[in-house]
Amino acid sequence: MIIGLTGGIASGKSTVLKMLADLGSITIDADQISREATKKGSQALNEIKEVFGKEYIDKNGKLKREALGDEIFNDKLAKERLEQILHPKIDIQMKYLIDKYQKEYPSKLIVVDIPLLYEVGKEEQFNEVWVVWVDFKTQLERLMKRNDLSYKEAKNRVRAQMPLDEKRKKADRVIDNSGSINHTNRQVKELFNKVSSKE
Ligand SMILES: CC(C)(COP(=O)(O)OP(=O)(O)OC[C@H]1O[C@@H](n2cnc3c(N)ncnc32)[C@H](O)[C@@H]1O)[C@@H](O)C(=O)NCCC(=O)NCCS
Ligand SMILES: Nc1ncnc2c1ncn2[C@@H]1O[C@H](COP(=O)(O)OP(=O)(O)OP(=O)(O)O)[C@@H](O)[C@H]1O
Repeated sequence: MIIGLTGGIASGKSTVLKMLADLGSITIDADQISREATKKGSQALNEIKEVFGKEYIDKNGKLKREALGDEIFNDKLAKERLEQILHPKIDIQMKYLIDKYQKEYPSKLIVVDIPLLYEVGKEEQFNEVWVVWVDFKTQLERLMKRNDLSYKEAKNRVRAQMPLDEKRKKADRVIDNSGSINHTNRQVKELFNKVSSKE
């Protein structure tokens, strides 16, 4: 069974993905794939340099992620340009890993963390979609704290995505991560046991 795990920025997807890995699921992380695709010397990094300029590459040849984030979360066209470069590459690697893990671990639950699952219309690729939901205020607070952002910067990032309440309505299952880590852990265990017993 393949689960698509999604949510909003800083809603707790990575936290939940780690819990599911600890329970024995096989996990795939689209942000991680994206980071690998843009590593030093990669084709994607060259394309980013051509489109956005060399000021986004540091003196060691690495992508300046924070600077590029500031650019794309404040400019819709820039965000689309970056996605045109990266999404096809992320897609290929994600499909490759899903296929590989399905063959290697046919009886395991495979969970794919994709932040933009609904924005890019990928729900058909999964047996179920789980949304990690958090209330707007908590989301902003956690994002400001984690990324050291101002209220305005954090709000811009949240607004660059489909509203979490909309994603919650579309979801097959919802994990409420507004409370404590323990509260989330209990929900994740319950869901994991439920879907594992169905297989
Ligand atoms: C802009 C970049 C360089 C910022 O890097 P940074 O290390 O600060 O953030 P990271 O990659 O860990 O992403 C953090 C979160 O930002 C949000 N986010 C990232 N890209 C996007 C996007 N294109 N649109 C909306 N939200 C996004 C997601 O919730 C993601 O989980 C990076 O996010 C990126 O290359 N984005 C484009 C690729 C993409 O669309 N990734 C989304 C997953 S497929
Ligand atoms: N239940 C919780 N209570 C307190 N803090 C939390 C909780 N869940 C997550 N966090 C914290 O909130 C921040 C965002 O969580 P996490 O990184 O898991 O979100 P994410 O959805 O993967 O983010 P992104 O979309 O940016 O990759 C992190 O700093 C994390 O430690």
